[in-house]
Amino acid sequence: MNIRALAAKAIFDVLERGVSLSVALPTQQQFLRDGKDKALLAELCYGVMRQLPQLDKLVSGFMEKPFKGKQRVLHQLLLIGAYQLYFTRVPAHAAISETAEGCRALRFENLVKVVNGVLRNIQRQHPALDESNDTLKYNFPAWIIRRLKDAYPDDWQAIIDASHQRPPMWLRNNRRVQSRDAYLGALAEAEIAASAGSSDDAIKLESPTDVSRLPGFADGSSSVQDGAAQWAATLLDPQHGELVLDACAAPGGKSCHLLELADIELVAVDFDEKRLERVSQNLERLKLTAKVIHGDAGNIGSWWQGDKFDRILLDAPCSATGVIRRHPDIKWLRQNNDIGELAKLQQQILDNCWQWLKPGGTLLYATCSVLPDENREQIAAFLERTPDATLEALPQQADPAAVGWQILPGQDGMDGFYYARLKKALL
Ligand SMILES: C[S@@+](CC[C@H](N)C(=O)[O-])C[C@H]1O[C@@H](n2cnc3c(N)ncnc32)[C@H](O)[C@@H]1O
Repeated sequence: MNIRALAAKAIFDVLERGVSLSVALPTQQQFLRDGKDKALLAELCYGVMRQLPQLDKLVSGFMEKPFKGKQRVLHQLLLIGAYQLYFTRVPAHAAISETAEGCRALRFENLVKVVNGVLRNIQRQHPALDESNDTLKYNFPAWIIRRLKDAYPDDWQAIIDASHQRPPMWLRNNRRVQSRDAYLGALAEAEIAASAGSSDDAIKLESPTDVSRLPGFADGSSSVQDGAAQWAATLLDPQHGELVLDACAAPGGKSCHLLELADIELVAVDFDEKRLERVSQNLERLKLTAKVIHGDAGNIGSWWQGDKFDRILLDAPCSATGVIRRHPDIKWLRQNNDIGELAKLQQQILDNCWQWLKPGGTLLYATCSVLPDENREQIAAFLERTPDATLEALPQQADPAAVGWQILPGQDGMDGFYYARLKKALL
């Protein structure tokens, strides 16, 4: 199996078919056995997604006419070739010959010479990468740059910079199995360098590692979850015996954390049946139980006839602009128009969840977005139209008067996230 050809197919699926990289990459990785080969495949795909505008411009400048139709995958192959020449330590001759071989593996034998020739020319001339506009300079779509500039006049460049960094790997200690200190000790014994994060169960690894190396992972001693995402369960603060709804639960990271924190009755709902399977798998590995339901959180009455909930976690569908460092394909899959649509969907789900919250209950609204439309403006509008809702300031907020807690990507090593804790009046 030619790794460059597999990478070209994965990138083709993302850019031409709108498939997310978290689906397209494993689809191609399954053809590889060796861990190192899998890692190289991932590096090539992630790298191209990070640097796409500049690589696109570079490659297009060396083509007489662009590849079209079925041959389009060769354009993606050239992006991979150019990425290796500019951003990796792969020796140039190996990068070129392996990529040209990829052309053969993709069954375009008649175009091997073209691919080879374009890459040789790029290597020979090695022009500086174009930075003549913001999209090229920052390798970000213009519409996200515009929105970031509006929302963060002082920080937008730092947010973009953080979104290009390779994120650390975070673990959530399962406090039902051992204390965090005990798990840090077990990690040290396994020679895995790690340190405690700011929330109670969080552990940050010095460098990412395969989960098979983590002590007791298969038996549920820990889970992989970003430090920012781990604040969700802590901030919702479930209490023993309560009825709790996780309204957008899949793949279940936060559901499991809620169940690790307290003996609650948890209803875990998601609209996506396929993703719900992951909730059940995660519950099983951690030996936890919840009612897992396939349903619409915007219409809870259609699948729930039980009591109202003591607490609700609404980890809403969002633009995911806070996690671009983990999912760089988001930059090319999302469109500007999606933001308004997402904000409407979030509003609908939030209003419906509120109806199902007991008086005196708590709802935690969360997104992995950095855009105000989905975060502080969404919550400010909700508070305007909902007289029985009050916003609780969170101790973690730098500005106690801010509407919610916005974590920016890279802050304390965490993903970009947003939290707003809302309390329902007693009567
Ligand atoms: C941010 S993800 C949730 C991540 C999850 N809470 C976790 O920690 O693993 C958002 C989820 O919302 C789900 N979703 C979108 N629209 C929905 C709806 N109307 N009702 C229920 N779930 C929905 C998506 O399928 C997706 O799984």
